[in-house]
Amino acid sequence: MGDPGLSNRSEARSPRGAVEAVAVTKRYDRTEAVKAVTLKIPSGSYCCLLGPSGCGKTSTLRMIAGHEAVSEGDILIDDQNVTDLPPARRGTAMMFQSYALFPHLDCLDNVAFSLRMRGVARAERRRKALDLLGVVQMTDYAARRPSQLSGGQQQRVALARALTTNPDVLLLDEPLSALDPFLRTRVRAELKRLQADLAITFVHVTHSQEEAMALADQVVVMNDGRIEQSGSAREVFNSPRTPFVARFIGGHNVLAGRVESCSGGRAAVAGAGGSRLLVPAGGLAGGSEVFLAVRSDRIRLGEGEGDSNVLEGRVAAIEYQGARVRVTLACAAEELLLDLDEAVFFAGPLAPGDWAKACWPVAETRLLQSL
Ligand SMILES: Nc1ncnc2c1ncn2[C@@H]1O[C@H](COP(=O)(O)OP(=O)(O)OP(=O)(O)O)[C@@H](O)[C@H]1O
Repeated sequence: MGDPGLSNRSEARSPRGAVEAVAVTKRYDRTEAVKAVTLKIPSGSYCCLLGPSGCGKTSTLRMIAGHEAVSEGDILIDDQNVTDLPPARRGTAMMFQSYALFPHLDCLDNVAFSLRMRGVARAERRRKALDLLGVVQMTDYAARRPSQLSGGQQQRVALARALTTNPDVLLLDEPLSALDPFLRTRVRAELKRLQADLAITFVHVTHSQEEAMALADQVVVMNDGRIEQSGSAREVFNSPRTPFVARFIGGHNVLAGRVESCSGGRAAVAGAGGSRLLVPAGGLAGGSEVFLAVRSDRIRLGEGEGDSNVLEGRVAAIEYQGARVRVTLACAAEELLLDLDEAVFFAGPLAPGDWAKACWPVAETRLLQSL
């Protein structure tokens, strides 16, 4: 892909677009939408703000952009405090969910529009707009209007337009939500490639854990205005810190229980239905309430050998998912999800109503923190 070639900002600075939020709070009247969030996003990285509706993702993004005032705290970009700067002076650009393209302008003029607003001469802005359409591989569509484009193509034009200011940080609010699932996967790969090619920071808001895991160098999981966990996709998936993160990221069972005893670096935990599970953990007080997590793809059918946890239950549901089969086992006090390799499942298939035992290594059991 080409270079946007726009040099209204200093090009000597490298790397570009490190974002930092320091104890940032956002209040709307009585709603505290963002609660003292502190976050560092390295320059040139792809960051996804992930969380359920209303958790404060968009408010955080808009405060970074300068479209929303910060109630408390500071926003820094490349170590410069931009908290009180207007959006146009932060080196950021924002791409909206609806793309907000002008229906009466063709692609070229849509991209050139903000250059016109900034007084760039006609020939120059057409050249730059064409450059940017090249970056998103839309040169052939320059003369078409938005209504003559597919959703994915409109999205690319909106991207080109967001890049006209040569931003250090591109802020994307649910950029894929208007696309059908097939196109979403394709366009998401294009976004990732574009980010790597431009070597600027992308901050992308999504409520899809799949999208965040596919794209992000850094996944920031938000819940109720706070960051519950921030790390690489693999870290967050393999080592969820809290029950919320384990449930939201998917692919985990979260089991509640009470510590019976704790010695030799492991604790015995009693579940409400009489189950007894072991977890590698030290220093837990007897009687304390804890949450455990186990990945659904680490559970097998059967008694287990050696150092295993075992739960028994009745098969409540079976879902064929292609490479895997998801079995829901209704145990005494909890439901357990098992993601079984499809060949393994069909070697001895179960039916709803069957009794089955499920087991997993003690070492695969994680102690979660309660916030
Ligand atoms: N302009 C506003 N005035 C009052 N309350 C607001 C305003 N904008 C957002 N809120 C509230 O702040 C909280 C966080 O909203 P925000 O849009 O940041 O969440 P979100 O995680 O992006 O949600 P979604 O995924 O639904 O967009 C919500 O409770 C919301 O109702």
